[in-house]
Amino acid sequence: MSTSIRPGLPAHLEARNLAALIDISAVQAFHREEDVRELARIAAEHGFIAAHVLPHFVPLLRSLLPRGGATMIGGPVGFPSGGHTTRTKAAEAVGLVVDGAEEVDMMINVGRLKSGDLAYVEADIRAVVEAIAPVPLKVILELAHLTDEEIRAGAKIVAGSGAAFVKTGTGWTPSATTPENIRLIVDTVGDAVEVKASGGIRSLETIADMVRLGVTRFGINTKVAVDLVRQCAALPGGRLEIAGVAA
Ligand SMILES: O=C[C@H](O)COP(=O)(O)O
Repeated sequence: MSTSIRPGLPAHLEARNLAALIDISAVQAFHREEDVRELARIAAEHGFIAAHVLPHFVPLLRSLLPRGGATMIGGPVGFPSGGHTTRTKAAEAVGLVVDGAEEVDMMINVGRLKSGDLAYVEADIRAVVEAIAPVPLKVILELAHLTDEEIRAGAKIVAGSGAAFVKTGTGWTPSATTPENIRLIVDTVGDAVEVKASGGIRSLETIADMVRLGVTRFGINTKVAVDLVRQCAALPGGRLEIAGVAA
């Protein structure tokens, strides 16, 4: 890692601060109603910034987590392939907002990005941005499918699209997002959009490295997120050191 330390970094994160950076999720095909109820209970207990479920469970989650509480609710669009038509993605996004979602995470069209059809990719994203404005949109690149050049191209499009975040993964691929991936994305987007790291994030060390690099939001499944918050609370002084260590 470089020796640079970003300005404005927190000196450290305590458990509640860490939870305030994490979208916890139950977004796998096998997640059941009881998993959504557990997600809502855990979100309220630990103060996670957001809780995400698949679209059909958003109404249930909305009924469990009142609007205006510490935890926002969110759902995915065009998930997990990104290959849905733009018309379908825009309609799905509007439906999520109508059902109570306060954030939407859409999948980029991976096939069009890999085909070099960047105009399509941008129009696809802009249509969803406009369909749900002012609700913030995150755009998932799904790094496991992309070369470094495609990651740069996708991140650049997201940065200019009106989306609020570029997001790294769905959690549906075996590979994990790494600090090296984050450095590539941050070097591409600068401060134009926020960065949400998600997909296979499993340690406090990785989280600390990514915060140092500029990540302001994480997506982590419920079980792992709770475990990481508890690990943070068990550290000396209940603190995960951030700014004192170079990225
Ligand atoms: O945001 C995407 C998923 O929540 C990441 O899930 P995961 O922690 O199981 O990889």
